[in-house]
Amino acid sequence: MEYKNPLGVDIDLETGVIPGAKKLVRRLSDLKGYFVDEKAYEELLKENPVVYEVYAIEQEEKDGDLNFATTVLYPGKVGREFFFTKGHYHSKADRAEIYYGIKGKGGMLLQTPEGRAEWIEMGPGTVVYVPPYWAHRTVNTGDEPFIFLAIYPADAGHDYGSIAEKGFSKLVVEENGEVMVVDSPKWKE
Ligand SMILES: O=P(O)(O)OC[C@H]1O[C@](O)(CO)[C@@H](O)[C@@H]1O
Ligand SMILES: [Fe+2]
Repeated sequence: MEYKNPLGVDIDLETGVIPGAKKLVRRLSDLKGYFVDEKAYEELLKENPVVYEVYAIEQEEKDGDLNFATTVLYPGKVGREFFFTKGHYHSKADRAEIYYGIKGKGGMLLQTPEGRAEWIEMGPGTVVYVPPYWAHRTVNTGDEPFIFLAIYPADAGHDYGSIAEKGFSKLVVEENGEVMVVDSPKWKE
């Protein structure tokens, strides 16, 4: 039997950086078609800000193993919509996931394939259980980076297709200074 080596790392709780992790950067240009207000998107694209960064420690895609990653989701809006992660189902759709809030303010939008959506607010210390089959997207509703940890099966994979096409049935927007979860005009069954 070949055993893998255990690993301990300290997440920098101020910046979200995991030493030795693989870093992924997603700019606004990587999120084309994701925001409802296309005019506001094109306008902000001139600056093309970083929307989020991911620091991931990933294993081979094998049944039984675990990956973990922090995400640093920056504050901002496209029109009324707060900055968010792309969001995805798992390629192995029955794989669950755990999120843990580290810093800042935000939440998670979850959705079944039929379009039943749930919104869960998150702050430092919030644990969110993502059940099998639910798509999940995090949203920064604050004015500082929203940082969280995700722990997920190594063989879960990412299925971005249907969210890239139709989005979620709900949008998280600012209305009169309040965070509101409203129906998405883009959603079709
Ligand atoms: O993969 P997305 O939807 O861009 O969101 C990024 C976050 O979600 C994860 O894919 C885990 O669900 C992590 O890699 C990261 O924390
Ligand atoms: Fe996931």
